[in-house]
Amino acid sequence: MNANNYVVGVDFGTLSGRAVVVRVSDGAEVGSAVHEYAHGVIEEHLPGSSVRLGPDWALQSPQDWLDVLRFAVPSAISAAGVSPSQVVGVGTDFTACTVLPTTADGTPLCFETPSLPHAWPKLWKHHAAQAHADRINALAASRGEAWLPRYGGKISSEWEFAKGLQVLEEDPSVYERARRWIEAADWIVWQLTGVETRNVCTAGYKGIYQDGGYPSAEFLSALNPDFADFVHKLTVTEPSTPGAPVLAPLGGLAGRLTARAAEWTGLPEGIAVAVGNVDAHVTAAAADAVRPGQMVAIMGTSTCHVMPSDRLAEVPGMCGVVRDGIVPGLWGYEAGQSGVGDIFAWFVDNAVPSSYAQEAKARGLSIHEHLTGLAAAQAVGEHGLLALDWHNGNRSILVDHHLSGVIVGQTLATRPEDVYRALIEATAFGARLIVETFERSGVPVEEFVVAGGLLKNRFLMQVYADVLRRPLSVIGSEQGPALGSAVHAAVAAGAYEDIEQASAAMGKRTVAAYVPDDKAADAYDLLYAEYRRLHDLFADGDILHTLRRLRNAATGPGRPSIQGSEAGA
Ligand SMILES: Nc1ncnc2c1ncn2[C@@H]1O[C@H](COP(=O)(O)OP(=O)(O)O)[C@@H](O)[C@H]1O
Ligand SMILES: O=C(CO)[C@@H](O)[C@@H](O)COP(=O)(O)O
Repeated sequence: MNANNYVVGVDFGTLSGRAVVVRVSDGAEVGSAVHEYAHGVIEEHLPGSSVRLGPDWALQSPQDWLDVLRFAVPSAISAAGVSPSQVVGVGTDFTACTVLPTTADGTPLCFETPSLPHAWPKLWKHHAAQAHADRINALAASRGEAWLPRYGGKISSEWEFAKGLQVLEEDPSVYERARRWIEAADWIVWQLTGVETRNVCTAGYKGIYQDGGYPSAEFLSALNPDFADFVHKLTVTEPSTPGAPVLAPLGGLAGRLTARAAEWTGLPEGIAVAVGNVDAHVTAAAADAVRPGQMVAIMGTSTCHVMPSDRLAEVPGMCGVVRDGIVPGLWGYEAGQSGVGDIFAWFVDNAVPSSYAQEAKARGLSIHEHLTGLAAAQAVGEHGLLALDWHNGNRSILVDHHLSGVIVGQTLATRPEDVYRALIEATAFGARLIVETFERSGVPVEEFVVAGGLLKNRFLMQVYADVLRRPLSVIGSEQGPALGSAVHAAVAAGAYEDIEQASAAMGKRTVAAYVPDDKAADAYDLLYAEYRRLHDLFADGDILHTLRRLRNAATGPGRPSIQGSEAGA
């Protein structure tokens, strides 16, 4: 193994893109850079336009993604102090399902018609297609579609089919012009190589690709006759077998860096480009956790739980089980919580008095660090609160993105740090319910490995160890997805035989970095029992869906407006 060879991993997260330069021989990260998306998450109105977006919309700009290639990659190479000629491959990963309509040559439709909301990429957290997902689930259940149990009995509004059906029914002109409906994970590889691919991971977890195919045209037509051709927008086919979808395997060589992409990135034209991947699933390789029973929780804006397994089982409320979905040769399970870091961000941005921010600044702490310090000083249960971590819907195990958050137990004495701690605990309880659901379904969770931006919160990590009553292993990188993409790049470049070998050489984790404290764990068991009762009380959505309907009616076109003196009456 040439110790002077490097690979570059590029992780496209929700708020920014991160590039890491990694030594092929041992996975040492020698340089990195971050590029914040200029448009961030587009939720209110289209960029440079007064066109307002509806509730639960979340879009992103393809130009922001291209800017990551143009700025973060060269900066990472510069920070690494290595010559670009030493770089033998590049790998990428993306949030998913982040999906966009394009022309046949991959041009995003929003570049052509920027004033049409449906022409823009729909970010993974776009939850405005829940009604479409409900229809897909109801029809699939009534017809006994074989693929439905592979997704725990429900497909998500976050995924390709619900979002595609929403475009068809809300803007048929965009649907008609879209020759491709493509995950950003595959679109960015297309930009780097000029080769259009569909990776097995997003196809399986987000595109309902199971047992060699997509849902039938007959099923799609029953949803909407004009939806029958949708699969053609998803599919890359071999010329020899027209119509048969061809998926690209993880760790495979998608193509080679084009001259245009070489100019963007400063990397050598012709180097290997790995098949695209999802930010969560690629992280398993970075943690050297690609064996059956190793659950990796990528904890950031959201949390994704990914786990290889040698057994196929129906696990209620999972995000999916896909053959070869994490590593070739094994089943790959995914579960998730669609709001974790985002919930903490919402709270500090909207519900904390400025005095806390001033105190944090005076102490040289972030507001998260300051609130965490105050919260950590409490005994378990001292705040008297309990929360449901559904502020961005529930991904597992209820798969309902029209659920919303719940906090009970507040009194006139409740302080911001009390609520902040209750929110942290609620996300831990949600994770425990996911782990218990796997184990009850016969899929053992042998090791719980943590990655992602929330690693920096040591108190939060200890809460998870106590609530889960199991040790937490911790990935040895602050850029897990980017390192994972670099591992895949090394395989694509031919430096390793397969992902397992590359992961063993380049991935890293500390086993049992956190161990449960029995006294705290006992106290959390009592709170968790109440969490399960609160969970089951609100799970059917009866109250929370009603609140959403009332909210949407109040903010809709015919909303009553109270002006002037009446407003304060
Ligand atoms: N000290 C902290 N404790 C808890 N949450 C934090 C802390 N610092 C940042 N966050 C949250 O972490 C999330 C960002 O996670 P990160 O993994 O960096 O991004 P991404 O999810 O885009 O990959 C944000 O939602 C932010 O609110
Ligand atoms: O859903 C998945 C993966 O399946 C994630 O890409 C999505 O939740 C976004 O993750 P982040 O929290 O932005 O890292």
